[in-house]
Amino acid sequence: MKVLLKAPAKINLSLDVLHKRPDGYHEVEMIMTTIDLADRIELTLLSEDTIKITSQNRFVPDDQRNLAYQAAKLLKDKFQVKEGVQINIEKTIPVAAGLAGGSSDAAATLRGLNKLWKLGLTMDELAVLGAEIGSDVSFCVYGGTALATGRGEKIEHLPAPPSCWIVLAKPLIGVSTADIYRRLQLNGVSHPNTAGMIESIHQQDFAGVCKNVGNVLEDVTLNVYPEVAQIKEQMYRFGADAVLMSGSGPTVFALVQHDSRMHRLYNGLRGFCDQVFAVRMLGERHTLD
Ligand SMILES: C[C@@](CO)(OP(=O)(O)O)[C@H](O)COP(=O)(O)OP(=O)(O)OC[C@H]1O[C@@H](n2ccc(N)nc2=O)[C@H](O)[C@@H]1O
Ligand SMILES: Nc1ncnc2c1ncn2[C@@H]1O[C@H](COP(=O)(O)OP(=O)(O)O)[C@@H](O)[C@H]1O
Repeated sequence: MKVLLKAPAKINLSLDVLHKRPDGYHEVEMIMTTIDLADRIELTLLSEDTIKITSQNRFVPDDQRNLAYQAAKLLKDKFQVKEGVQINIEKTIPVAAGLAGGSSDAAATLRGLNKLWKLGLTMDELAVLGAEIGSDVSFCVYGGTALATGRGEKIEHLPAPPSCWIVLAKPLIGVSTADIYRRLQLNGVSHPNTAGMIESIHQQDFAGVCKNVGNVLEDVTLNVYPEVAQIKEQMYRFGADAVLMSGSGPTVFALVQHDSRMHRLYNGLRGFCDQVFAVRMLGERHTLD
């Protein structure tokens, strides 16, 4: 028996950090949305009691370091599942890119194993379990668009943002989220207007969304990796309506409404950037897998 799932990447339309918590995590306010750039997960039921990971991508760990492995192990231990699973991850989302690829693979694995192992859990229960794997996993269980608070695991659903193209560019570096959070100094940072972003989404106001994009981690990553700032400049030069780094980076995304400008951006960036994609936002929560 097999289950096939789509594990989409996310971008952070805004990312604010309020303070560092006693447990070492940071209290955040993030507007997240899933985009049509996705890994494919194939789950195959095994009669023996093992979890096997395979992937065509050499940067994806094939052992307990893999977040999809951790998702399977969590369900196995919590619900004393005796069957096993082979998890094949066909990777499209760049690794360590600020796009939550590993978290989305873990979330898809939770959704898929819920069916394969007939656990009967609700999406909300899966999202709570996801938080044990990583801060972004709860959001990825649902997908769509949401305000994420706490350390990222408290989810309030939002409508789809106004439609536009997302052009993503990732330089040839990987960024450690823990390292970027460690370097963050909150004194004097300029905070994004989260309420303004939520209002713009409700009003379907594209100009308002563009005006309110902001990420307090951006300057931290830009200081360590100046190539990220160069990509931002190029995106503005090629006519982006708004430009922002996603998560802890290094991927930068541009919002652009007109097809012709999307083509100009995409072609212009391909000249000097490792990975470039032009995709739509998915907007809606996962309904079917
Ligand atoms: C920055 C964001 C924005 O969406 O995404 P990415 O850049 O990773 O995609 C997330 O907050 C990342 O979420 P995720 O990658 O799941 O983080 P976790 O595995 O839970 O944590 C990795 C490390 O980041 C730091 N961390 C993470 C979340 C948080 N709210 N405060 C933190 O300080 C901690 O040092 C933690 O040990
Ligand atoms: N399924 C997975 N896909 C990609 N990376 C994974 C996966 N599981 C664990 N990892 C590890 O997680 C780290 C962060 O990867 P990823 O989730 O792609 O980035 P980000 O946290 O920036 O969104 C990588 O260094 C990688 O080794």
